[in-house]
Amino acid sequence: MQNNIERIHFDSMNTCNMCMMELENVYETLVLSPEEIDLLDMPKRTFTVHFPVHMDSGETKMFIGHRVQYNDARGPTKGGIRYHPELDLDGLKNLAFLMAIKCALVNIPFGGSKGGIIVDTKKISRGELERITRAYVREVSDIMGPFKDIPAPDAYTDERVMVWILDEFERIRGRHVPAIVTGKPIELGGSQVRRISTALGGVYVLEEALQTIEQEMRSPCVAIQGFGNVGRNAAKILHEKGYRICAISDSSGGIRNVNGIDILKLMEHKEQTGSVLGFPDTTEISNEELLVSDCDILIPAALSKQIGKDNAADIKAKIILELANAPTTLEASRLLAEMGIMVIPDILANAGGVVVSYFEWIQNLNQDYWKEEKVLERLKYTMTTAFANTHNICADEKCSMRKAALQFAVRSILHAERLRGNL
Ligand SMILES: NC(=O)C1=CN([C@@H]2O[C@H](COP(=O)(O)OP(=O)(O)OC[C@H]3O[C@@H](n4cnc5c(N)ncnc54)[C@H](O)[C@@H]3O)[C@@H](O)[C@H]2O)C=CC1
Ligand SMILES: O=C(O)CCC(=O)C(=O)O
Repeated sequence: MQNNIERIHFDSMNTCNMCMMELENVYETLVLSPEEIDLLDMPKRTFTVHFPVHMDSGETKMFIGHRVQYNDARGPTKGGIRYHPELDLDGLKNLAFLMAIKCALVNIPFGGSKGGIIVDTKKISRGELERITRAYVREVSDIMGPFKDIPAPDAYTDERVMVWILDEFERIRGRHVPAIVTGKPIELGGSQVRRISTALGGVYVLEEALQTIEQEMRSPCVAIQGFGNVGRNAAKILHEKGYRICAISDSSGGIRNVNGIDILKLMEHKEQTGSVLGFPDTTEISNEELLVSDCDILIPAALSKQIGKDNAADIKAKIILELANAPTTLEASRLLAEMGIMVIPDILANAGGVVVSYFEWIQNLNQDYWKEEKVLERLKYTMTTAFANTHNICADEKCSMRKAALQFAVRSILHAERLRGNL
């Protein structure tokens, strides 16, 4: 696709190639102009910061952090903070783009962003983690704010990290600003349900999807990759609803039992040993084996690019619920569609996290806190409405859910840009 602006310098610098490839799937249906394509192909802002932190050993180490603000036409940018040794700016641009798309799909008034630090949290102490987090906040605080850009948890960050972000930001501003970050503990302005909302939102759309398929599944067998915030809570909710969790994994590997794994006991085991491995009455499998194991529902809930062209053809699940962000490559997505596997895409499946983050932000701004029932009811309504909007487009256009969701969201973002006079 030929774009209409001078790109020679921008090209290698800022274009999001993964986003462009994904958007190409909907260009034809949406009949976009070159200006619209230009606007969508590139993040609005990217920041990279390089900062020193005193380590426990007495040495000073330099760290690199990023924040990408992809699009803010629909509202302040919103997106998680990820800590990972292989974090890269291109991947973050794609994740920030997915946030903008996700917020538009579930119709919450936010744009999309994502950020993080290149660090292996398994190799640093709690004190080092806190100093690294606070130093990052000092570097990016100017571009953050409750009406600018609002961070939240993502892989390898949690409530504790959100509290340090809150505290450091409030020290810099010299006043309380609870709406600066979401995913906080309830005692410090967090929302009811946020801890489990990504998983619960995914379960709501999964159950909507199950009602649309002809084949009835009795006690479906579920394989879940990842046993962190999202994977663990999805396993717990589904287990309590009577699904059989037949396989589950974390970064150390996976376990399998076709008769179902007792998730509450597994949570205790992981707490005590630090891993899912060695859980009684299960056989060990690798993460690769888990993805292609016999199951009805496969839930990637760990990292990106887990399902690619090399393993997609071997997948046996009938439904894939993408709770991780970007767990499937575009090539694999096409292959899975040809195989007739229903993929509930990340932008819909894991949107429950940012939906309850939005509720948390509203509660913080109003200083008025909601009961659990209200959060649950509004989460369910938001997720099932987004599912219905996506499913209606799928039915009309006979396309994948990913393509349908993307179309809906791109239309909404471009409409906001047009209303602002940017197009
Ligand atoms: N926390 C949230 O609210 C949201 C998270 N997500 C996405 O969900 C995914 C998981 O995030 P969290 O659960 O929050 O992170 P987490 O840090 O709590 O857990 C990550 C899990 O992935 C496992 N893992 C890491 N590498 C692995 C590998 N190679 N194979 C198998 N498992 C591996 C870890 O052992 C851990 O169990 C990420 O893709 C994240 O972007 C999406 C929306 C919201
Ligand atoms: O809760 C949020 O604001 C963002 C969560 C997130 O990073 C995601 O949905 O990928």
